[in-house]
Amino acid sequence: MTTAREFNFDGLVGPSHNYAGLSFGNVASFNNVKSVSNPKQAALQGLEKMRVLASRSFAQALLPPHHRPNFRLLRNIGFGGSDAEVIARAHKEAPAILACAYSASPMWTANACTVSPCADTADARTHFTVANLNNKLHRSYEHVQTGRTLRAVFGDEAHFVVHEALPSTPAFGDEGAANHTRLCANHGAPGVEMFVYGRVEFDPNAPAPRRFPARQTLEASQAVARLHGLDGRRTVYAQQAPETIDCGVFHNDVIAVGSGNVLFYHQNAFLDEKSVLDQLRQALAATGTSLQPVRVDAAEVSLADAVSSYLFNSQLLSRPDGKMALVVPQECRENQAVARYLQGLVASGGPIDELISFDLRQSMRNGGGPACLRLRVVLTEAEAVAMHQGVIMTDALHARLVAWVEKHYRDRLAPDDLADPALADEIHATLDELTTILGLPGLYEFQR
Ligand SMILES: N=C(N)NCCC[C@H](NC(=O)CCC(=O)O)C(=O)O
Repeated sequence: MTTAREFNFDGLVGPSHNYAGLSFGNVASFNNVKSVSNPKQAALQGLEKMRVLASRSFAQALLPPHHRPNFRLLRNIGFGGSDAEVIARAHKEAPAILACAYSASPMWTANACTVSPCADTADARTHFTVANLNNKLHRSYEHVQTGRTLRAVFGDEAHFVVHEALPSTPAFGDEGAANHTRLCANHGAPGVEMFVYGRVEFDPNAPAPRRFPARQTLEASQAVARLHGLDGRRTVYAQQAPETIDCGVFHNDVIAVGSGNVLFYHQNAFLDEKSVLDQLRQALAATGTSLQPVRVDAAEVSLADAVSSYLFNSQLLSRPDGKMALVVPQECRENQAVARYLQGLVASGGPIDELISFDLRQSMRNGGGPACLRLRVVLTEAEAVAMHQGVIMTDALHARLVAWVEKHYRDRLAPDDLADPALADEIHATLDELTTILGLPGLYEFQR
């Protein structure tokens, strides 16, 4: 059996991080609309998480931010002239769309793509399908730069395949790894891939949420599994409980997280909990391991507390000693019910015996916790060598990036600041320098 490690690729927060209330169905994004953000602090909080986890010998890398504002979007909808004129007109006539063009949402790399490691795929290469994110305007263009970035980092076609995003239409709503969980005996062994969806386009009788949108469809999940050449015996489709979506659980990673053979989830996560567990058990048995469910009852942690603390938007990291650490946002320590639950969890003698918490408040205020900020990519040793090395987190890279953030990022961004043409110029220069730091020349369209 091949040995493999799980790399976490965190999204480096971009210089235009702001609160524009763009994500209907994401409670935090809506509640913080038009508040003042601090992009510098946001980026430093994210870098600190990367530094600490790398220092603990967890394999850590990053994906760079996207260029903002997204002039392609603004020009596509009729704003013309010089860049400064485009911004001025958009600000006057469609400020909400200018905010979309400025969103730093690519920081949540759990939504960048879905990844199937080589142990699971028919051609024994690692497959990526870029997510179309078509449910929200501000995220619907991300696939263009995400595809380019993934090809720059995982360009070696002997090992990697990067698929284009699925057709950008509601039938194929795809939000990437946030709705995908891989369970296995160990990272290098063949695994079970679970796809969680919120609605079915071509079954009018299938249950669906009423209040908030379901962003992921079954049809999209099936298409990704097909593209990746997954084995049907080790692929599970599970429907998210529609009521949880209506309570603000806009991605499955807000209510469940799995790693190794452990599935940590809330009682209300799935439409049919028993069937999901049965399918996982059966599929995992064929890989020589058994499922370890860690179920959180609503009586212990209510759905509302789970959503506000982001308990399940945590990272489950396997340590060499076989136990797991749970990486949670600081909000979990501040919520009494959740803090009490977590104390019991680590003392229970179960698979999770350590908590690591981070202050990620800037991202959390837009509905992005530790798990949203990272994309998991399981890589064999050969693959880890074949990928671009400049994005791997080291002390030296961390120090360079902190200095770069300190030099370029603003510590305050209010909604009207997006109209300032100097902001666009700043971001241009900032990202140009970043590509030198990361050794990724020509990463952005403006550099070609
Ligand atoms: N759960 C995962 N994996 N990702 C969280 C993504 C948060 C993101 N928020 C935003 O896009 C808010 C942007 C704003 O309102 O300015 C979203 O809703 O898509």
